[in-house]
Amino acid sequence: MKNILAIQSHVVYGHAGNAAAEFPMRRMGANVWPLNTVQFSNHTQYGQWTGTVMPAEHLTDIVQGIAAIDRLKTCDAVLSGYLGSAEQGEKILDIVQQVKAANPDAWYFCDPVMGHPEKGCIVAPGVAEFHCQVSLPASDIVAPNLLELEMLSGRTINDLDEAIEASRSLIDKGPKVVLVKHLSRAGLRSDQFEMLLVTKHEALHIQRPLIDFGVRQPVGVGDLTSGLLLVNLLQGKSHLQALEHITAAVYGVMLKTHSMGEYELQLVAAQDEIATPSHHFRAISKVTI
Ligand SMILES: Nc1ncnc2c1ncn2[C@@H]1O[C@H](COP(=O)(O)OP(=O)(O)O)[C@@H](O)[C@H]1O
Ligand SMILES: Cc1ncc(COP(=O)(O)O)c(C=O)c1O
Ligand SMILES: [Mg+2]
Repeated sequence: MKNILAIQSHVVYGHAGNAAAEFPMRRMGANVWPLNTVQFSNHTQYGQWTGTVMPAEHLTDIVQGIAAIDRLKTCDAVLSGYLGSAEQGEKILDIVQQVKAANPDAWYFCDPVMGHPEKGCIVAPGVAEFHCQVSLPASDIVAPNLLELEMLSGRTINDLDEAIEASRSLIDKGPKVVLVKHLSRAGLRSDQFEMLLVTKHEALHIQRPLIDFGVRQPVGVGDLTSGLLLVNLLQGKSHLQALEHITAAVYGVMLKTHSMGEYELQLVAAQDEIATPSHHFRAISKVTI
């Protein structure tokens, strides 16, 4: 059984951050240690919320407690996502070092969640800079969306080739695997949801149909996708198998959410789709060097 220290947001109502990833990762058979960077009433794309950003020291304090009972050595991966402040980022990097000292085989999976003004995703000042300068070189796996890939690489990306090149420029700085979560305008087709999984020597492309949610697209999809990729890879799946599984699983969740007429992801209702998806999509190798 793999153990994942998952450091990201928690929302009490609905699904984003740990509230989007924790149950699906457990449903896949992983142990999750949720450590919340914020506790908000709901995700920020409602435009209003209540709650608290945890003091950065809170993260260190909790991990100290786990170290004190000598369990840190059993941690197989640190996953980080939505941060409440840039100061939290610095503490997470200390935690990653501490976990790797206790278990040299542990991975750091960074979902570099940045603000997205158009979508209404609000993230604290300094977080985007933190990811560009600090978390990227420290990560083993990074899972940006298109905007985040542009920020991390300092490039404008218009098509698949440019997305692969930008991903490789990240790989030159540290991570071994880059998952581009939604190619959107840089993809091949406007009616498809497309992802890329890039390593130094491979580039896998996959697509699934976009579902029409109108203007209110569900939030937490990226957090769900990242969590599922991490579990697949920890469980020893190949990059191709992992990419195909997460594509089908997330599609199943989106279809269920749409058919129930809901805005929040219907993770409990769609749990069997997460474990054993009923659709299948094939990943295609784009470049092999
Ligand atoms: N099959 C689908 N049909 C319609 N929208 C989708 C589908 N899958 C994902 N989405 C939407 O695509 C977006 C994915 O966002 P993206 O920017 O790639 O990552 P993140 O969720 O990390 O911000 C979300 O708004 C999500 O609701
Ligand atoms: C509190 C919180 N956590 C996480 C996210 C990230 O969600 P996504 O998976 O859509 O990137 C958001 C997006 O608005 C958010 O408000
Ligand atoms: Mg995201």
